[in-house]
Amino acid sequence: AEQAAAELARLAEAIARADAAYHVEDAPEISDAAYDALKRRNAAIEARFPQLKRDDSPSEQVGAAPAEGFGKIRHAQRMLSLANAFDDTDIAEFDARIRRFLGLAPDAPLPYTAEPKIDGLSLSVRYEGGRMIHAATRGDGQTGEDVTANVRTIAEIPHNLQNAPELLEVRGEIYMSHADFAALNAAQAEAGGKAFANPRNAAAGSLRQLDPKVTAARPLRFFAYGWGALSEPLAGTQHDALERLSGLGFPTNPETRVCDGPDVILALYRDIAARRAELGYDIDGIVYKVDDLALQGRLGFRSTTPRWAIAHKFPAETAWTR
Ligand SMILES: Cc1ccc2cc(C(N)=O)cc(O)c2n1
Repeated sequence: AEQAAAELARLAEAIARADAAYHVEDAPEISDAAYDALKRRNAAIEARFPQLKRDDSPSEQVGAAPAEGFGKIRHAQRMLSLANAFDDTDIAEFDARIRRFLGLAPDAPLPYTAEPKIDGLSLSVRYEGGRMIHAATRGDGQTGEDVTANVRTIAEIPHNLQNAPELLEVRGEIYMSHADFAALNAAQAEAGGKAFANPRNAAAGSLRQLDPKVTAARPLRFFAYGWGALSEPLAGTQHDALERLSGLGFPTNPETRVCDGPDVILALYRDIAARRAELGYDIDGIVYKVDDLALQGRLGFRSTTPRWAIAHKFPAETAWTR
């Protein structure tokens, strides 16, 4: 058990260092696969020795503390990460767990909304009376960095909304397309600047600038995938809510589909995996969410992830360093 405690200490330190490099310097030190392996090892030891779980256990952390220099914004509702699934069995178990929790028969209808998991950085934008109030990164899930001035320079994110709920927090992913990433790195090389390792780092490094004029010169894009605080429901289902966000002027991912059951889900997963290189932007999996929002409400959240959602990851790509 003392070896287990020592390994948990080493893992906590390695994961915290990797988080800091990834979330604070936007220049990660280890690959996605290595990072996922550390997290899985940590979870396995905690499962075997629950009494050894550390107060600073990486399984309870989301993201990293906001960086210095930015104002801080406390999210009205925590921005959570997603539990990961790696193979078909994980998906079958995800579906079965939800049916058990809801007391649904194995063959009862239970549609999911599926969408590509964009490999960017999450953002929350608050609107009151249809006007943008502030925008914040996820940070540690509870407190994010105030990037409002930077987000005002992103063309795809509207400043004002028509027919919006009185209070609306839109959540989505900031990303950079492959074409824009290549052009940016070419310009960086031209100007003797440093090249970005991959589109995610380029997007994060461009958004998390203390000078909004730098962000304004960078080709950032946005896909809305959800919401935080609301003064009224957007719709009765995840899919209709995304349609509503699209109608309000937010880009939503065109690959989004409602899937009636695990076999449809897996067919979509394989279809998008086959087209991954042609999408024009980096994705690292498919996100599935229980489509019915009343059921999402009943399922609720675990400490850091929703019970009603999971990310089905692709094998880590070797094309970019992380
Ligand atoms: C609830 C939640 C949390 C993080 C997410 C992240 C993504 C993403 N990276 O595309 C998509 C989603 O639908 C998400 N949904």
